[in-house]
Amino acid sequence: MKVAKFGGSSLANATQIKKVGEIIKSDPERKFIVVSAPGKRDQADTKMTDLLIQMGDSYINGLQYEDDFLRIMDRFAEITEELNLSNELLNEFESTIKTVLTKDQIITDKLDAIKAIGEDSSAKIVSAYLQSLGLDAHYINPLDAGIIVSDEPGNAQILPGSLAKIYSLHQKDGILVIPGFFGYTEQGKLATFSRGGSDITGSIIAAGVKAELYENFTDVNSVYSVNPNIVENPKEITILTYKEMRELSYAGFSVFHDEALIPVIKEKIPICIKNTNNPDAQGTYIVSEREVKEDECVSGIASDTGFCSLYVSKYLMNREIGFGRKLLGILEDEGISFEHAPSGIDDMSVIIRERNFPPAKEAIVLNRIKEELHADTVSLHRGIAIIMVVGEGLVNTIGVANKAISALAEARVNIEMINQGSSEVSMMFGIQSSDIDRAIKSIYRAYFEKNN
Ligand SMILES: Nc1ncnc2c1ncn2[C@@H]1O[C@H](COP(=O)(O)OP(=O)(O)O)[C@@H](O)[C@H]1O
Ligand SMILES: N[C@@H](CC(=O)OP(=O)(O)O)C(=O)O
Repeated sequence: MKVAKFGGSSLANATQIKKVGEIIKSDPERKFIVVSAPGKRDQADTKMTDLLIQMGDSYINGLQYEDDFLRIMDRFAEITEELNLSNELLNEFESTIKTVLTKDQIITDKLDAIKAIGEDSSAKIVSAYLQSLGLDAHYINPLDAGIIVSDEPGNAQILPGSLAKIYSLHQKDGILVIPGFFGYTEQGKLATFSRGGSDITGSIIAAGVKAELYENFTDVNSVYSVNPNIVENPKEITILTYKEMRELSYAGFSVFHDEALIPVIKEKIPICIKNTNNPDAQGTYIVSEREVKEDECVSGIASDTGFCSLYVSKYLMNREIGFGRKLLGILEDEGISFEHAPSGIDDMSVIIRERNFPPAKEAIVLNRIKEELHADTVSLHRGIAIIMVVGEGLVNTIGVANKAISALAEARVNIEMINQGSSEVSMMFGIQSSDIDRAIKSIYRAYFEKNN
């Protein structure tokens, strides 16, 4: 039995939802269906989740929100009308939005409840549509499904005890359609995962019901070895390990949420990324182990912008017991999480996501490091991008780092930082964000196009 998750691109309009219906109908093993909110219909369009956030922000700030409300209702109406679904659904969505907007609750909880309306409505639409095709489909609320999460609005995490309750979904008959992206806290309050989090719901359900396969339907034939928006027609990847995918999605392969691997890893449930627009294409399998061919040391090259690098130097840092702990302790005190911390003999860089290091905290942190740690130099460099070269074969291949370094030199890109990941499946480079496309194209050529 399979869990099939359909992303926003697969639910963007009625035509897409009809394809989803065909896919579900074509395989009786597809019993657990997880859906996202309607995504973009074209490049210029706005995702339903973004519309909902926009409307919620306006309402909360006492601004005009009615236009967004109408846009949201129009999008739902367009879908339900084209699928010939009852008007009752639309009335239900309208009253849910009004109830959530006016409910007396703290702002972060209200925003989460607003965001979740996209997925919740989508699940009700898909379930009603499947019923209209004669299938025995049922909408299941995440609370009834047993998705119990931590109380972190917009960034919830599944609680370990949830999986046993989810297993009991097997007792329910028919096809179960579950909204992605949110769960409920132990106190019964709705909380969403981070953006793109319907992948996480799919993974939680797959782990909970011990599925034979977690199918993740999107709008590309496979995971490509590099972001297809940067390199045209990149090589398709047929198989990846969980470790490889985790590193690649962390570093920018937005096709699959990096936190969505954790639930399935323990149960060793394979994932298959497939295309709703071309379901016969083989897709990409993500598994616990795979055979590594001798000539294929690199599987993919991912990149992401929006990082900064905090550089600290102090003569004899290597001999000072507890220096690293104290430095990271200052960041902890200021509520700043860090991503990587490569270090030298007398210096250490801490790589932080810019969104986690607001400019207002910059002077405080830099002064504290100077004064409390008596550092010689402290500086912060914003606008950093990271490139992650990932592959299970990396650890046993001679000269693999050299290839990337030469490719960066060829593209005249300055390397700000190199970090050989402790996971042994990745190498990371820090460069200026403005150089990213040039750098990625050159590294891709070096590993995948040049005959060496
Ligand atoms: N390496 C990659 N391989 C495939 N797709 C990628 C990669 N990196 C980024 N993407 C992007 O991810 C998109 C699919 O993810 P997303 O938009 O979240 O889909 P969905 O709406 O199905 O959730 C693709 O259309 C593609 O632009
Ligand atoms: N709709 C949510 C959750 C999600 O997973 O969406 P998508 O499948 O379109 O990435 C978001 O936009 O964040």
